[in-house]
Amino acid sequence: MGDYRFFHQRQHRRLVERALYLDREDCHLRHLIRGDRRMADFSAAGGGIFYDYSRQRVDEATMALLFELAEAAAATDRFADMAHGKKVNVTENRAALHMAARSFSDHPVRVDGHDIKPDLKAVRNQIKTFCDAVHGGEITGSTGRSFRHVVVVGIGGSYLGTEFVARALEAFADRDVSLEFLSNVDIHNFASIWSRVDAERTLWVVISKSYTTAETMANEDLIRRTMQERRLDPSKHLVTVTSKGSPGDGDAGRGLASFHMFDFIGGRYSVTSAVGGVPLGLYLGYDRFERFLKGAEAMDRHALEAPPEQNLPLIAALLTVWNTSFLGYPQTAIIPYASPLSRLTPHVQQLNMESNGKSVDALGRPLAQPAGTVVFGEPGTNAQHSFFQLAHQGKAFPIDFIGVLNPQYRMDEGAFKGVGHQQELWANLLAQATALAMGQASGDPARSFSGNRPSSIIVLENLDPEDVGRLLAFYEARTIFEAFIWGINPFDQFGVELGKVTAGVIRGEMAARNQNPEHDFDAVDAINRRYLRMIFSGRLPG
Ligand SMILES: O=P(O)(O)OC[C@H]1O[C@](O)(CO)[C@@H](O)[C@@H]1O
Repeated sequence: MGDYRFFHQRQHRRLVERALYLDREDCHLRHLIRGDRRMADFSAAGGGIFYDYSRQRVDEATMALLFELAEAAAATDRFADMAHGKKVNVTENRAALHMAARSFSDHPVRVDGHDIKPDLKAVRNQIKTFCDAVHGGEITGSTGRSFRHVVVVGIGGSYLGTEFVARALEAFADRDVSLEFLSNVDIHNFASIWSRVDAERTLWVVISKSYTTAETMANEDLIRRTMQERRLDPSKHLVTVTSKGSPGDGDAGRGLASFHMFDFIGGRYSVTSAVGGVPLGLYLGYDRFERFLKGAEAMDRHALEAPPEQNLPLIAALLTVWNTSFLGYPQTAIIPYASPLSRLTPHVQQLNMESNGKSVDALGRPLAQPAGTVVFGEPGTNAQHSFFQLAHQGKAFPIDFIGVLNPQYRMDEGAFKGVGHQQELWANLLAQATALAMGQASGDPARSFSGNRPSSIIVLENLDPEDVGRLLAFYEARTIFEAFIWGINPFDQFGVELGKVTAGVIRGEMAARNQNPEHDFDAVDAINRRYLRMIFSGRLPG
């Protein structure tokens, strides 16, 4: 195992000095971005994406130091180790092979001596056969009617990535199948979906790597009971996507089929496995799912092969580390100027925050400061009319703007104020990045803008299945590079366990009260006891 020290001392010290230097007035972005070469020198293209970081608070010397930091952390070596099946998830002794799920090469990838590529290919073939049979009407519900609604039942990594891709590619959904997401245990979530679907024509895709997640299990149970009440056989309306040997594995009476996910693919990295494959194949058609995989594969190749100075996810990761750990911005926003990308931010929120929200390095040693950044965002221009006041005049935060050159829909947009809708959208994107960087002085303090607020622009040529795959893989690789530079393990998530255990104690108290009306919640503290009394009485105190 390599040396996972947080920040290699020499680079760390020099980057701290550089951050102080860049705080000077003559290093304000309005000065840094002057000059014709700024964009050419601070941008790169690769894997089908253009990445412009000319409005980040960096100069050449800073970038050189950041590349040295990446080298000292052996970030690209670790990335290659990961791709080759090394057990980079050191706390769980697992490989992290989401990239193998979308690799179409015959190159073997071995885990404990076993080539996993044929296993992944077999699952892809199983998904294709199943989707074709559903679309062709050979597989139907219990009354013989074809499926028209697919509902994903899953939470966290078993849902968010698929939702992002499905919403991004809604324009391609021509299989006469609707796609819904039942993630929360909140009864409103189930009831509203139930009111929209025709139960007889609904296929529930229950996705859970562990098949023990409380929310998903509660929803699965409710689906079975509600379907039975409608005299529909749940096993003819349900498939599972789960680990081999989990409680949900096997089609023995549980459902129409089981598709395997593997322990070398973590939930938040699993969209390109059966987790995304089954619902997206049903919703968009399997061929489009495969096009999406090929886009992701192209970005993987770029992340693996491009030299550091041209490597988009590595550069983006270095900028995250710079902004977070040296310039001190605790948040970052993702603002796509394309509403089909509206669910990208929630996906990246889990991908990045569940991966990199850590306080110890990969060997368990405390970090000098916690890693990770708070990710949030909304599509533009909506975001401008929501929280951009704070972006311009309140606490500054770095932003990823995302622009698309050719929208999914071509319509006669007319020319309001001389421009079409897509041009208007771009005018706003460029204006925001410019105004945030430049700022504007005014005699009136309430009307003055300090500027010097960093942003990047990610440009996609189109918004087709390949582009969505590229974008997904870009954010995955970026997240992993960030972790390798910080020296942390991005593949475990022990931080979510304490809340689950505590919920178990409170759930136990509720169940005891349901059994015995005299039970008075003795196992919990005084604050939670008051809440439990309130919940059971349905009344506010006092
Ligand atoms: O697929 P499962 O086992 O239901 O887990 C769902 C999600 O819950 C988490 O463990 C965190 O709560 C995620 O990492 C995971 O994606």
